[in-house]
Amino acid sequence: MIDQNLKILVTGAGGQLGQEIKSLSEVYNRPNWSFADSKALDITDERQVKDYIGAYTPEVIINCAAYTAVDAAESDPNGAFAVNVSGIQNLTAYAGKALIIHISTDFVFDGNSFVAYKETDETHPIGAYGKTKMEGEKLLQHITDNHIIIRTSWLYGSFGKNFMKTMLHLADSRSELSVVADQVGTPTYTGDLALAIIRILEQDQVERGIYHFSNEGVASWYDFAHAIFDMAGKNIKLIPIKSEAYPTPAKRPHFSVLDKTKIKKAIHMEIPHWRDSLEVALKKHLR
Ligand SMILES: NC(=O)C1=CN([C@@H]2O[C@H](COP(=O)(O)OP(=O)(O)OC[C@H]3O[C@@H](n4cnc5c(N)ncnc54)[C@H](OP(=O)(O)O)[C@@H]3O)[C@@H](O)[C@H]2O)C=CC1
Ligand SMILES: Cc1cn([C@H]2C[C@H](O)[C@@H](COP(=O)(O)OP(=O)(O)O[C@H]3O[C@@H](C)C(=O)[C@@H](O)[C@H]3O)O2)c(=O)[nH]c1=O
Repeated sequence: MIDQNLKILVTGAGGQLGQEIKSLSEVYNRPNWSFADSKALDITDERQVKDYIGAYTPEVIINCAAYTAVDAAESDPNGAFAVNVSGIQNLTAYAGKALIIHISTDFVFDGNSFVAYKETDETHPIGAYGKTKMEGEKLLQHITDNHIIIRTSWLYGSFGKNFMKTMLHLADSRSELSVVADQVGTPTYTGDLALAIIRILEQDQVERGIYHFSNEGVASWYDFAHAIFDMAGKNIKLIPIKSEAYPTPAKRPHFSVLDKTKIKKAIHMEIPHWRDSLEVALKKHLR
């Protein structure tokens, strides 16, 4: 059980993870949460951060606010820096003794590994988004010990924009689709990540530091798309391609599977395989 009196602020509450946490908090009947979308709280605006945190005085801040447009970040690195780095500076400046649970990404790695990345592995992002996310992590680690950084990957669910929803949308207008098969990682259902965050809050004292969380298993984007179409009953010709055949402004890591051993031990959670979670997510989304 989470202490009912614990005051929890969720930033970026209008995004896919923020909305998922909100919907889960309603199921769990948690009254003492404050959900701030970017209109209610712009984390790049120091004054707003000071006033909001000053008025609410949270004991936990779950930072779901981020600049997540991977391609746009290449031509707008300052925009990405403002949210993903300066935003953290602002939050930590007024957080006081609050625990900061910050969400980060598999894109802090370069993808040259052949084995699942551990929390202690060296970061070396290959794009502007990943670079700002890495800088945000480092800043947070430098400023306060009272943090939990959760690196996750390939988030999807019913809320906001994501690959699953893009594929379902494209299936309505296209008879065939090419999807990259040489970028390998693990899709993560926002419902599972939100639950893991609730588990962290329920434990008395989860050790501070970095944790990796994704669903279990390994997939390419092609595999993921294939499973989406299979499970959703969409009849579309899917063609596996190399990354070079789908040029994008940002380079993506070829391998970004995360090792989840540490978080599974810390919160005693069995993590579902990505295929099982995709089935759950699609059932919920398409009902
Ligand atoms: N999406 C993914 O595949 C993955 C995401 N992550 C990380 O998980 C976290 C959550 O991501 P996700 O929910 O998918 O992202 P979304 O893009 O769905 O949500 C991010 C939210 O942050 C808000 N935001 C942007 N700028 C600001 C700002 N200046 N102040 C306050 N809020 C702001 C956005 O609001 P608005 O739309 O109004 O600008 C949006 O609602 C992020 O840290 C992301 O880096 C990690 C791995 C994979
Ligand atoms: C739409 C589409 C994408 N793709 C490719 C492009 C890309 O390599 C891959 C995924 O595309 P997307 O642009 O949806 O996803 P992308 O923005 O790369 O997703 C990333 O977002 C950030 C925020 C993260 O932190 C990462 O973990 C990861 O989830 O699929 C195709 O091959 N065919 C298609 O039709």
